Amino acid sequence: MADLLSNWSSTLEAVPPSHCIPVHERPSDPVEIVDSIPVIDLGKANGEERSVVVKELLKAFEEYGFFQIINHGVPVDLMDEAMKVYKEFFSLPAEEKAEYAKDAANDTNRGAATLYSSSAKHYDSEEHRYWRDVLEHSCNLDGEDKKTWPSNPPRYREVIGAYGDELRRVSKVILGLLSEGLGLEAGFFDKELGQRMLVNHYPACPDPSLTLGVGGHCDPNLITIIQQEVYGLQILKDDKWIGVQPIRNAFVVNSGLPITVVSNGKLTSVAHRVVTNTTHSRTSIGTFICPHDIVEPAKALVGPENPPQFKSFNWGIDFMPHYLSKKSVYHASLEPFKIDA
Ligand SMILES: O=C(O)CCC(=O)C(=O)O
Ligand SMILES: [Fe+2]
Repeated sequence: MADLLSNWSSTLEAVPPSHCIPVHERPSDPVEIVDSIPVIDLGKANGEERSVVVKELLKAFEEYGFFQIINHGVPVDLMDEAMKVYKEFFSLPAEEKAEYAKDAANDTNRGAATLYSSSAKHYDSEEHRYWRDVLEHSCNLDGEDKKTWPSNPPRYREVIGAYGDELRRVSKVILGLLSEGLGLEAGFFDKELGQRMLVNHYPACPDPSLTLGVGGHCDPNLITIIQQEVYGLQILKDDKWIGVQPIRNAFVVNSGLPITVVSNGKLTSVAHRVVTNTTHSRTSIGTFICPHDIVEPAKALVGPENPPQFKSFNWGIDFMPHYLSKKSVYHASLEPFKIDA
């Protein structure tokens, strides 16, 4: 069973060797914290300015692969309540959390709630661990999976159920705007998509220069929607790490690797990482929107002038095992699916 960081890190005065990451990966250079990643006002998406929003969103996907959304319609009370629920969850006694802390590497039930400490799942090597605990579970439309979700805090299923419904709606708005921007047929992304909660908890760390909350990576899913309140997220822009300043009540949205395939190379997926700090723990609530089966370049974007750059593949069967074994190397997970020009 994973030895969850949140169970023991508060008593530490130094970072244990198991959590000191290799020197080349350490966040040593000073990083500029910017408020310049694009901010998209989703409130305008249903009015006269929709075409402006479509353009802004496409540009944000093209230039950054990351942006923040405001006026998204998710009630602030619900956002605050979800954040409270997760903070309470991670501060539960170890015995309570142990129920969900399965051996994730051997967990065949991908949908069920799983709690693990960072390297247990996504890294081949146990040489070092990142400074985070993760709670992950599916969040299906039919609600069938709810019975596997945590039942403590007692309002978990009610609050996160409502949160998941809201975030599904927001994801549809974003993907609708994106498909318009790319010139895809109406309803391109409307087929049923997978939705997962992936919640990271990064305890305060005695020496952030030796650790990362999570190392540089691109996401494996279509889009990710993150709720954050404490700074820590950095993105790799033009070969430089820049910090994303949280905006109160906004969500951060980023594109994952399959977007590059669907857009036939037009849109990128941007590498990002999380740094820790000495004074505050950080909890980020991630909603991961995932393809169900086949990922391939959209037919509307392929033609004699634009040959397909990627083969069609099954996301869960072909891509994910490859991604999980190669996670730390950014875009390399797409290599086997590229068609050579
Ligand atoms: O904590 C964050 O802000 C980002 C986490 C992340 O990149 C991930 O879980 O894939
Ligand atoms: Fe990520």
